[in-house]
Amino acid sequence: MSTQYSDFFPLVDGALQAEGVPLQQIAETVGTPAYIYSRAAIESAWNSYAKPLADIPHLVCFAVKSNSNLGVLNVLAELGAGFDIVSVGELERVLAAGGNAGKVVFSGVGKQDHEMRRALEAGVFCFNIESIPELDRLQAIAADMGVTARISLRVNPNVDAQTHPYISTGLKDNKFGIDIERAEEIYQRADSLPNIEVTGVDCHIGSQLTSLDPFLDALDILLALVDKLAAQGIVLSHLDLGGGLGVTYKDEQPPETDEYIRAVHERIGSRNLTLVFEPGRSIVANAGVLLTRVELLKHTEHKNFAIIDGAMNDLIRPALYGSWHDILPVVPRSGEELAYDIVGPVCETSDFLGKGRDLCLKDGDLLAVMSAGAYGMVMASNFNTRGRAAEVLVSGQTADIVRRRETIADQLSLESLPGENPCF
Ligand SMILES: Cc1ncc(COP(=O)(O)O)c(C=O)c1O
Ligand SMILES: N[C@@H](CCCC[NH3+])C(=O)O
Repeated sequence: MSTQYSDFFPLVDGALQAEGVPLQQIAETVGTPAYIYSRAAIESAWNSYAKPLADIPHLVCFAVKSNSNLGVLNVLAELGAGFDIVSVGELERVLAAGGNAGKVVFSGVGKQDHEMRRALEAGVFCFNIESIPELDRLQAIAADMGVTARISLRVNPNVDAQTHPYISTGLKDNKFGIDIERAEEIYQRADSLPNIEVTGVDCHIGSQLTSLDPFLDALDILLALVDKLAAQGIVLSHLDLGGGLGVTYKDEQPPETDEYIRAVHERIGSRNLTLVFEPGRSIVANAGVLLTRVELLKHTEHKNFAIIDGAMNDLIRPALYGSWHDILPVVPRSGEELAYDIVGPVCETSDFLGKGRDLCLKDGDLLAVMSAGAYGMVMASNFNTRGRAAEVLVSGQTADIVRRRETIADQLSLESLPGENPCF
């Protein structure tokens, strides 16, 4: 058995399964492309946080942006998860999935008035504030509603996360967070506002980190700030290190979650701080695959193409970041392998999910694009008027459609001809 297969996506009797369900069977009933998630994989990744944190005051808030499917959120809500949101839409998803608003942190640089109102109404755990205008806006809204808003400041510690530049967020030049040099002054301002309760400090330096050092460098900077503020009478009760822990897509060796948590806990020492984390990718990336079918094989003088029914509109990571995803045949064939570019039908040269993959293929074969559970479906679009894929959650021997395939009628239903719907 290849090492690319996992406990959650095993090869059984020569065919790839999600837990106990053959992917072929799902393709026959639901069609392709489809995202398939494993409940057990989500639970296992969740436990990798929950177990080492069991005896430490903590809150783990799953980053909804990484996978916002209601079925997935429901699995996490049932495990007692908190949630990290960046929009009111994500908040409504969390509530619809059975999540607890009291365990929600509201992140993001551009929260709108109506979003702040709704979050206050729902009673979120705290707002991660990223600028002075945002702080003032929240004060005004909370005052208008006659409530108090709990906040932490998302500071930008100016630490290099050593990851892809597009997903690095903790450097001075990034739009995120409050400059560490200005943090004290802004805490004092926040502390003086009547409808603001300062409760924590927060940072998120980037995503897909494969080393502990940047996390610990950022933590040291946050802890120095926590101590300084305490000396001034501003005593924080939680410290939120954001998300960012990387996963293995190909050959990366990110730290184990418990190693990360142990290192963080050690540095916190005797400080009385609830530890908050906002993991996304490390909970769901390896809990999902994109199931797709080879439409046809095209051989040119220079290249072999496998043209599939999935495309960059379904999974944009390879086109956007040059990301690697393993691509496995659902029923591996024996025979001569050729190096294939795995491409979709979209009219863009960047429409590929993998390049130069050694595979033995025939028209109609099913392929599983692995590690697609995070930043997959959430970043899907209707480019080329392609309907977005179905999503299926597998739990042991059962499979539930947790999002039906989008139809052309779904897409057209939002639009109208000139004259049919005048603005005024
Ligand atoms: C504020 C914030 N928290 C959490 C996350 C989740 O990060 P990851 O999926 O890398 O764990 C992100 C995305 O990078 C983020 O921007
Ligand atoms: N979309 C990115 C991660 C972005 C993280 C957002 N805070 C990815 O697919 O890797």
